[in-house]
Amino acid sequence: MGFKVGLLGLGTVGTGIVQILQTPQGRHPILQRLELAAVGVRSLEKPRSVALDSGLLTTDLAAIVTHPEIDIVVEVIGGLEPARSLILKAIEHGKHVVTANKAVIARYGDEIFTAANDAGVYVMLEAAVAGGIPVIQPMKQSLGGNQIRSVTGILNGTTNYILTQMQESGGDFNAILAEAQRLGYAEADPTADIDGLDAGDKIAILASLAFGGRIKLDQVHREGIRHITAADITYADKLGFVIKLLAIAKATVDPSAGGVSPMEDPQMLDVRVHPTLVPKEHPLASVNDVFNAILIEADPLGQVMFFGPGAGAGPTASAVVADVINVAALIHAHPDADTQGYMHPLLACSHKHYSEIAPIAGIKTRFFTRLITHDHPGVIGSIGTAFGEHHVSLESIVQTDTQQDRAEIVVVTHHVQEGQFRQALDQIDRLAAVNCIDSVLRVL
Ligand SMILES: NC(=O)C1=CN([C@@H]2O[C@H](COP(=O)(O)OP(=O)(O)OC[C@H]3O[C@@H](n4cnc5c(N)ncnc54)[C@H](OP(=O)(O)O)[C@@H]3O)[C@@H](O)[C@H]2O)C=CC1
Ligand SMILES: N[C@@H](CC=O)C(=O)O
Ligand code: NA
Repeated sequence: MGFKVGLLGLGTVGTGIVQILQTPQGRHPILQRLELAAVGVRSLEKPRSVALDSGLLTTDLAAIVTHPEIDIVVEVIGGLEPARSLILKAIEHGKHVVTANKAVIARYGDEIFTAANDAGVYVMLEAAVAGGIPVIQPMKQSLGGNQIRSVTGILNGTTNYILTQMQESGGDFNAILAEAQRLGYAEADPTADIDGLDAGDKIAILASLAFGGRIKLDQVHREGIRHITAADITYADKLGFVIKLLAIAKATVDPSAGGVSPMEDPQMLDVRVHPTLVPKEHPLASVNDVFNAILIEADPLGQVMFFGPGAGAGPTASAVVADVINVAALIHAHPDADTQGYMHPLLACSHKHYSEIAPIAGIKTRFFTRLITHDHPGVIGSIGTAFGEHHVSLESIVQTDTQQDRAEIVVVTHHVQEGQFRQALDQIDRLAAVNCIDSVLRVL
């Protein structure tokens, strides 16, 4: 039995996929039974780095997703439209879909998975989160016996590269971003990466898998790295931290406050993306450059970390092709599944409700803040009092630098409620002795 694949997109990832399909030797034997039936692109004139049989390339992508002989549609064109419409049309025509498109899944997952379940087809997305790192399938298949406590990831290679370079060379954000663009790591419009949107899409997908409810993306707090300065990196370093853009998803639990346990109330989640001070001895602290990593805490497993290349032609294609192999194996094992309504329970998406996301003001975390003040007696005391009035417990408060009448004060808190911390900062900002709050960062 052979399987016909329709490929939408022949850019970075699409080219990597074709390269694997054209060299099946030494890979899984099912690959030899895959036939690339059509490749959809925007321009037929563009030079390609892979040789394709004549007639395979087309600009008519609708014809691919409705082609009666195609079994599996691979979507690697990216963006929201026409990707969303093409995926839905493929599903409507009974095709299984493999996609690397986190933006479309994070926004339209509900619509897409509902349509797929109704049509009895699979939508697979291993490449959409952390590129080549296997994390979606392990979460679907290997961690099912666990209660997931938290998922903490470095999910964006571009920002991890920039932060690593800032750490290693002491350079400023804008200069290193320009270098990342020159090297081809950052896109010409790096907004989605730099502002935490790409990592937000990815953690929404992981949170959905970990906690079993769909996620409303607009409820996910997303903060990027534009405001990180060389001074922040230096202070973090002195205090024993590195700064990483972390994507975090966890069940909110506060048994001490009489809250129900996460498993009794699995829908209330804490899902967010922001730059974070990570202790140097933490496993995520040494994940550098364009690499990604995901640390999962689960009961009874404990901690497990997935590490590797989160982007790039080969790694991303590796994840896409693995999904294609999984789907082909399922079609092979259950050739009449579509007529019998059979869906593999570990590969189909079963949840339908939305999880509730805690507002950022309600989350509990540690904070680092750096204040510029007048060098007057009693300044540290009045800052400490303001924090105390808002129940913000301090781990340390130190004056780190003094020049003439100017003092720099660095504060690290214990775990505190974000809303109370912000109220304390507002009060501190109004103190006559405080010139400005130079930096506020969360601490892992
Ligand atoms: N690059 C990476 O490392 C990773 C990418 N991804 C995801 O994979 C997907 C693809 O990314 P990537 O390969 O980098 O993207 P590219 O921009 O390199 O390639 C996009 C491809 O899609 C085609 N295309 C785009 N829009 C249309 C359209 N409207 N009609 C027809 N063809 C179209 C382009 O055609 P043409 O060639 O003619 O211009 C091109 O071949 C995205 O969703 C991305 O987020 C995920 C993980 C990592
Ligand atoms: N732009 C992303 C790659 C694709 O997911 C990144 O920088 O990690
Ligand atoms: Na992956």
